[in-house]
Amino acid sequence: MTVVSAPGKVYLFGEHAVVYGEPAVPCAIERRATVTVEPRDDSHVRVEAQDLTLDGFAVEYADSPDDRPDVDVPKPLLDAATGYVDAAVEQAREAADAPDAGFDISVDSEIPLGAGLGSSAAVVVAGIDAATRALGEPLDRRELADRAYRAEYDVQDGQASRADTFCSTMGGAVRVEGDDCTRLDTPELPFVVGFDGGAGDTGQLVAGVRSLRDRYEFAADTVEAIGDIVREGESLLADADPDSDPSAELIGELGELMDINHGLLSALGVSSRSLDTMVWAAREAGADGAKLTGAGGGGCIVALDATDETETSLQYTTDCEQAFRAELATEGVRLEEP
Ligand SMILES: Nc1ncnc2c1ncn2[C@@H]1O[C@H](COP(=O)(O)OP(=O)(O)O)[C@@H](O)[C@H]1O
Ligand SMILES: C[C@@](O)(CCOP(=O)(O)O)CC(=O)O
Ligand SMILES: [Mg+2]
Repeated sequence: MTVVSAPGKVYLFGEHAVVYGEPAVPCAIERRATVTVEPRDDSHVRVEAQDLTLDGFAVEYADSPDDRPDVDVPKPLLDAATGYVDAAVEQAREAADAPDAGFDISVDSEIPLGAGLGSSAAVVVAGIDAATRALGEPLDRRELADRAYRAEYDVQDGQASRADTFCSTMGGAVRVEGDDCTRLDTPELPFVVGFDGGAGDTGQLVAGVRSLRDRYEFAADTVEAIGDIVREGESLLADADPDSDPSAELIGELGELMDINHGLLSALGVSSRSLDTMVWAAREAGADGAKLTGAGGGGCIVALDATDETETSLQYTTDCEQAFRAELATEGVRLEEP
């Protein structure tokens, strides 16, 4: 039995624009997806995903035709739900040169699904790592990140960046621009997350931004302006001492950039009423800045606040189901067992 975990993430800046080659800075957070893999004697794959519900039931499925999940949902919905684990299995088989390898897989995650905290990337990274280790062919981290990216790219119909998967693999704060991925040395930032209990479909939201960008030059300019925010933000981070608490001035300046970043994401149509409500609740509570994180449409916001005010205020905000402080996960993918 091989058990591997990988962290979720928040975007300090740059989601969506990173799909078109602008830079982004995602930061891994201490909420993990854990994948357990046991190789089988036959070539079947059985998946038990207790956090993934369809038609009100936790998903348990196998790939043999007479053993599909016994849930009454349309096939596209089922494919969307099981796609990331299936893609991880395909990448592991290819990497280990074992096209007929079968597995029993179980997924256990602390990361809400489809909420912008990178649950898909964490599941794919941990899944590929666990499956290749179980086959005796462990991958180095660069190859793991690359294969996890290819899995997301396939499931999201060719619309994915390397940001989530690289961040989940390496941990910490990272910078991604096209194929160029690096780890950043940053001070610990006081992230607070608000979750509305909902979800957005990453593939659909990315397709919506792509369509706006294709049709309107000003939407393409908006994507570029998000890139400018990231460049501005990373120069602030580069000047900060990674080993000390960040100064109030730095948090204030990063927060201002986060506020502008949220406005531009909103202009591109990926915010929602509840995300906006949580963003404003955070700002009114004294957060230095707040923005949606990830694909949007519903799910999570991230705010910067060194005090408890934002977390407390979000807990009393009707549109917010859960609020918590998110520590930076300095460790990325991690072997838990054996
Ligand atoms: N615990 C889990 N078990 C099985 N699949 C999961 C789990 N968490 C995430 N996934 C997969 O990831 C998808 C959500 O990914 P996505 O829409 O990119 O949102 P995000 O990455 O922001 O959470 C789910 O539909 C499912 O396919
Ligand atoms: C919108 C995007 O930039 C981030 C998506 O993040 P998430 O899957 O919503 O956590 C897409 C991508 O980078 O692949
Ligand atoms: Mg995702």
